[in-house]
Parts: sequence; structure tokens; C-alpha cells
Amino acid sequence: MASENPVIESRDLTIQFGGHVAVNQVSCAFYPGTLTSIVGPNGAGKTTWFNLISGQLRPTSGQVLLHGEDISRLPAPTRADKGLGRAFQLTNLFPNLTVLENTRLAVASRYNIGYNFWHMAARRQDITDRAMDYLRQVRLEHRADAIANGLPHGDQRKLEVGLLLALEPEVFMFDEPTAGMSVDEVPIILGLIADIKARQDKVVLLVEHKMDVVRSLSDRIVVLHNGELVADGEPAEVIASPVVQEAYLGVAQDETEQV
Ligand SMILES: Nc1ncnc2c1ncn2[C@@H]1O[C@H](COP(=O)(O)OP(=O)(O)OP(=O)(O)O)[C@@H](O)[C@H]1O
Repeated sequence: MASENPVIESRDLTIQFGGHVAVNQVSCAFYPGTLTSIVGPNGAGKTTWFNLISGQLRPTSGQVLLHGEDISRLPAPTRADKGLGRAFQLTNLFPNLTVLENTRLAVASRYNIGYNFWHMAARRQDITDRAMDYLRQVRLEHRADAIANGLPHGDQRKLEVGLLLALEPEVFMFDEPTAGMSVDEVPIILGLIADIKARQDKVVLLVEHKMDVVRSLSDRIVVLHNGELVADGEPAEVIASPVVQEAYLGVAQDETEQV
């Protein structure tokens, strides 16, 4: 792994809101074919770090490098064009279009298909077929004609994942992808994330609170606490480390020794 060049790298990333340093000199590099979970207590800085990487926020200092190129000052859509994919919030999409229309737009944007191509009948059929394929993967084909905004919460989360798959990014960023899902929906999404990792050429970053999910999927765990990276390594090692037991699981240092 270390012999390959990182796809994406956070180098001394820092952001300050007023007097509060939400992400503090976080350095970490991510390699193809790996799934890294980012964990930490509420307010640790996980989502803010994600926002710095995907471009919703600009750092106070430090850099985000994509294949060695400094992208820290690029807007989020430009980063997405370069292969950084983050699961959308549906409110930022086309809530009044159908599930299929949203997915077709994601497929079309991946292929940079402009207005003229879009209107060529054959091409449209091809795009529809591909879009339906992604909807099948997230088990939403039966909802293809539903308005995105009216979907139940679990289906909205599945659509977010389907749209991300359709964009075929190089880096997949998931922020609590199974939050609010029913128990029978969770394995579908986790299976899809495992499939992405198994393809070996993608980087998967996952912010997740559920430790069973983290344990089952991760090659590596990064722990943030008070905006700082306090642990980074293989899951068993990180979960067992005193710093994690104390910082994340809330076990006091003297109790940790008994764990
Ligand atoms: N735009 C902002 N302005 C001011 N403070 C902010 C802003 N965004 C985040 N923060 C603060 O930065 C800190 C980190 O927040 P963040 O949401 O990144 O934590 P988190 O680890 O994702 O937490 P959770 O697990 O609860 O989602 C918090 O103290 C939060 O209040």
C-alpha cells in the first residue's frame, strides 16, 4: 500500500471558526483499494474535515492534494469533476424530479453529455438503461418514477448512494450512509460500499458512529478528537489503543487498563 502514491492527501489541514480550531493540522494520505473509517466523538471535527476535503469549506491553513495537485482552493463542483465524490444531500439536488431523472442526470454528467447528445434518442435510452442499473443496485428500481423529495428517508439515503455510484468517482466519501435506515436496508448499503472497496482502484472514506459497521468494513481507522488526529492504524490496533478507549469510547485511563 505504502509503495503506491496516495490518491488524496490531507496535509496539515486546519480550519478555525473564530477562536475555535475545529480541525487542527490533520495530516493523512489515502491509497487506492482501501476503506478508511473516520471516527470520533460528537464535535470532533469529522464532518468539518470532510467539508475541507470535498470543498464545502476552505482551510485556514494546510492543503488537500489530489494526485499531488493542490486542490484546496478549488470549489466543490470542480473537485467533483476531478473525481472526488461525496454522497449528496437530496436537498442540493433536484428534489422535484423523479428518482430516475435524477439518476439519469448523474449518469449524463459523468460522461459530460451536453444538451445535444442528451436529446439524441439512442443516447437517451442508453443513459436510461445505465441509470436503471444503478437504481437496481440500490434496490430503488420500483421507485424510479417517484418524486425524489417524497421518498421515505431510507430510500432517500439509498438514492444518494445510487447517484454517487452513477458518478463513478475515484474517491467515495460517505457521511453516516446508513443513518436513519431500517435494519433490512442497512446491509444493502454496506454491501455496496464493500463492493466499491473490492474493486481495488477506489478510495473509500467513511464517517461512521456505529462501531460494528466500522469494524466489519475498514482497512484502517482514523480517530479525531477535538479537531486533532489522535490515532491512525489497523482497526483492531486502533480500537484497543488507550487513546481511543479514552477519547472515543469514554473509558477513563485507569479503566482502560482493565479492557
Ligand atoms: N460553520 C461553523 N461555524 C462555527 N463552528 C463550527 C462550524 N462548523 C463546525 N463547527 C464546530 O466545529 C466542531 C466540529 O464539528 P463537526 O460537525 O465537524 O464534528 P463531527 O465530528 O462531525 O460531529 P458529529 O459526530 O456530531 O457529526 C464543533 O465544535 C462545531 O460546533
